[in-house]
Amino acid sequence: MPDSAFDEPGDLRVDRTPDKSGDQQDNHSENAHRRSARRAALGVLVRAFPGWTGLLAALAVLGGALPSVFALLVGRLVDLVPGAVRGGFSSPDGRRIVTTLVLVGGLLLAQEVVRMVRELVSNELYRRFDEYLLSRVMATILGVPRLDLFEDPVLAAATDRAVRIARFGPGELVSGLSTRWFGLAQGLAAAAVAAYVWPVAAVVIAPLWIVLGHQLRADAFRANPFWAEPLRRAGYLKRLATMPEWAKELRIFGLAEWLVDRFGVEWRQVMEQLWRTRRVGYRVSGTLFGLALLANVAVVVFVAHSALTGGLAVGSLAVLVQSMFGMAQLASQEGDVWIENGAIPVPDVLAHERLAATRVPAKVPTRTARGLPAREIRFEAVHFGYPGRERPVFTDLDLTIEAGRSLAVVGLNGAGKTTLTKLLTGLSLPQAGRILVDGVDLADLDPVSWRRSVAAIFQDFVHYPLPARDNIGFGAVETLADPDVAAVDARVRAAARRAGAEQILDGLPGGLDTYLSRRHTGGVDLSGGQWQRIALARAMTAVSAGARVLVLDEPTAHLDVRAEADLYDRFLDLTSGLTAIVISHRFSTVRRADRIVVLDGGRVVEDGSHDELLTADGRYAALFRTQALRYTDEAHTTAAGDA
Ligand SMILES: Nc1ncnc2c1ncn2[C@@H]1O[C@H](COP(=O)(O)OP(=O)(O)OP(=O)(O)O)[C@@H](O)[C@H]1O
Repeated sequence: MPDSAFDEPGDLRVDRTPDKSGDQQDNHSENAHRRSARRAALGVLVRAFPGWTGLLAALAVLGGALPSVFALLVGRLVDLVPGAVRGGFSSPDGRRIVTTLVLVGGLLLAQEVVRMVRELVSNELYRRFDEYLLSRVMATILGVPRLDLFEDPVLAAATDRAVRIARFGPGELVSGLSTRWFGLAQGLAAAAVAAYVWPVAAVVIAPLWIVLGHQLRADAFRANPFWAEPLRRAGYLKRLATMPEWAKELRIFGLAEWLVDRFGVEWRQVMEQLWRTRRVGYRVSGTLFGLALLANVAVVVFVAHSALTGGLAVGSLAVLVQSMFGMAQLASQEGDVWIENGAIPVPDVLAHERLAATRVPAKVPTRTARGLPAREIRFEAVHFGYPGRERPVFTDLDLTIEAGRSLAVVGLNGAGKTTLTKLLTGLSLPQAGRILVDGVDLADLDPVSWRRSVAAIFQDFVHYPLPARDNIGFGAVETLADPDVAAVDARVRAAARRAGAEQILDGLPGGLDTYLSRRHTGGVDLSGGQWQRIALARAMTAVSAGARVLVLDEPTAHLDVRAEADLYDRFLDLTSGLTAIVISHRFSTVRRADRIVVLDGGRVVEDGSHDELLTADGRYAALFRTQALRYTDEAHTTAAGDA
């Protein structure tokens, strides 16, 4: 089990309990929240796995009851010993002792068997529940066809909270319940046995342990350092020191010592805060514990006196003393942390599902996009803004993209170029206006079929830490399932050739099976430019599989001058017969396009070919000249340096 308190900083509990000053009202609502989370989690568990949960509960109850049966048998043995000593094993008491010893042996065996089976069932249910709930979260996220769950701030926060369930694994709930049910059954069975021998003992002691258990649980949650701000900071520092992303900069700037010192400071604050809070609750718990101890001592003295004066059989004394140990289980905290870890995120998962359901269209359009666009894609008075952002990106965007030709989109940072591609690919929906594909509203086309018609490589394309074959084949994932492996590889290589990535593949030690990540044995890391070609090859796979629209968002951003020139040379080949939309800040890429539009202020402000726009001497021409001048300057400087 992970060290729950310190394993993952910035835990979900932080969001819910922003200011925990030990205030009573806060504690009440926090406890109520935890109770309802536990109920919700148990509800989900029982509904999903009624049989397994029932079996686990039965085994816990059985396992918890057996020690009390053992106590009764020991009591019986104690009572029989004097008679057996007097009359020998052949006497009635002697025979009873033998029978009882056989029962004790059988019981010990049964106890071990029940323990092992309970562990097996608990482990199995742990894994099943883990898989069940994590799959549910994944299905919810992947079930929303657009990007709402990541772009709408309210939904994004709910998504963040829901995915945190993966940190501890919801299966911990099962381990916790198994332990807790076992302890509870053990305590209650012991109380029942104590009540059978001397009811007063059970009535006095059992409630005290129950109240103490309740109090200790409340203390533990009050003193839970999850909410402590210093813990979040310490956790961040820990990640900073240990994750590869930051390794370079930390070393370059010599931040190691600072990091260790800072971590120590934050950690000490966490511990101080923890103990300050703990001291408050532990006074009450300490008093209750003292009372419980006193009650136990009083009962022992009383029953011992009764046994010595003949008022109570010695065997009953033995049973009672054992059951007093058993009753202490009623205050046990074992399993609580696991229950919390597993249960607390469950309401977040359920809330996320409810929110996500509002973003799943009730009726998915079924009209196929196959063969589209043959004529054009037309943006008609499109209005689009991101949720939570005051200013819309597009207010009244009109743009017609001719099918089978290439269009470059130019504009300053934040002009809306990437947003345009998200609208075009159907990942975002316009809030007003329409996008028509050969006259058909994009909203009326089957989204899956439309996405098959579009091959897009975004600026932040994915570096899959998977074999090269997958990285390229994902452009048409269904083709990877082809049993003819040679044909799959031939397709992958053809796509790579088209994207200029063939040499990269040739250099891979394990061919197409090579993992593109050093974290795998035999894997390799690629440079930014090499990754970009692999991503381009992925798009080419989609094109070979029938995509008719190619969207390239900054395809040359990571390429060196030679690679950029190479792409420039093959641009016509790459885009031939396709409706290509290219976004780039590099004019060497842009000028190759049949047509160029300049975006500004949410609209198209210039539109034409490279030459036309230069002649028009507007914004495009100014941007082009600025860049050209820089290159010329660089060329001069280099030439001068060479000389
Ligand atoms: N997920 C998002 N949530 C909120 N606002 C966003 C989001 N993505 C982009 N924006 C905002 O929308 C505007 C347009 O962004 P977009 O990424 O489309 O611009 P861009 O022209 O592609 O910029 P760049 O040249 O820097 O890539 C910007 O103001 C940006 O801050």
